[in-house]
Amino acid sequence: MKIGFIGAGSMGSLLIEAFIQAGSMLPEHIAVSSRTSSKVAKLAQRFPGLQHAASNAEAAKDADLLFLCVKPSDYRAVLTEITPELKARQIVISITSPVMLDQLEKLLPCKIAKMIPSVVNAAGAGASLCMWGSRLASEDKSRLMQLFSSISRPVEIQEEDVRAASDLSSCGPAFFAYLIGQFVDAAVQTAGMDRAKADALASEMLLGTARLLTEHGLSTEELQTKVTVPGGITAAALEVLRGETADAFQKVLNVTHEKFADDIERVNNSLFGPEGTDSP
Ligand SMILES: NC(=O)C1=CN([C@@H]2O[C@H](COP(=O)(O)OP(=O)(O)OC[C@H]3O[C@@H](n4cnc5c(N)ncnc54)[C@H](O)[C@@H]3O)[C@@H](O)[C@H]2O)C=CC1
Ligand SMILES: O=C(O)[C@@H]1CCC=N1
Repeated sequence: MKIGFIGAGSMGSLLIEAFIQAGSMLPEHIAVSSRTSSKVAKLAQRFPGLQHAASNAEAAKDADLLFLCVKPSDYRAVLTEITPELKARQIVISITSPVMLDQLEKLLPCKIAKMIPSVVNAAGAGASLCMWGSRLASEDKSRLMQLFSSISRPVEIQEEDVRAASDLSSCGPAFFAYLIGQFVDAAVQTAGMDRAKADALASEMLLGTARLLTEHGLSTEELQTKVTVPGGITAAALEVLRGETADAFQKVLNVTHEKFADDIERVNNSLFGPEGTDSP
């Protein structure tokens, strides 16, 4: 068994650590290459047995699973290096939204999956989004679902939904961390509360809210109704919040979708040239 990772940045390192901690990967089965070799050295030191691959080609060679954890703009360089090493039985897993399954199938001679993780997978929580290339057998899909279920809840989606799904699942932690920060700032400013205590209260509240929505199956409306006594404090405050944020998330998704369309065009140009004819 060999599992290759290309890119040991934020998500590459997070996935390696999460899979090892979950016991679903052994360090001695993992080979990692990255442009910044100190990041790989740190992982190798932390997880004895993990191999520091000298090149992307070496990480790819004979890997049963090969994770591509680089940014979209780095795909062309990486694909050029790994293509000669890849064989039909190998599975390449791309973790970035604007690189499309059919583009990878055109350029690589192996099986392709697109799996979008989330930083919350580091806590063994949250979803991972699964999209399948046409060459994967049903055993391959089951194997990937099982692997990702060790660190997350894998959810199969259509590739055309990837942006909105990634917004919810992968960008969401940043959005809600921001909102919690604003909430805490207001508590500190209004009441002079101790910040550490306010942080702890808000974080525990968020965790409990998430558990009610998931484990207890409450809807977001039911949860609001449970807290809101008619004519009470929460009702008055929710009125303000609804007014202030009415179209905030619509605007957020408009921006992510605009940026996504730009990224798709940029990736397509970098992989196939402006006329869509070059190969890397
Ligand atoms: N940060 C997040 O929450 C999530 C990120 N993603 C996707 O994961 C991908 C990686 O994101 P991050 O890990 O946050 O970025 P990052 O910048 O932290 O990591 C990228 C790594 O790739 C390495 N790299 C760049 N070019 C390379 C090359 N030619 N060969 C080998 N290594 C190379 C860099 O040295 C860097 O360590 C992105 O496409 C992003 O969209 C997906 C889900 C969530
Ligand atoms: O590829 C993506 O869309 C992910 C979601 C968060 C950051 N990158």
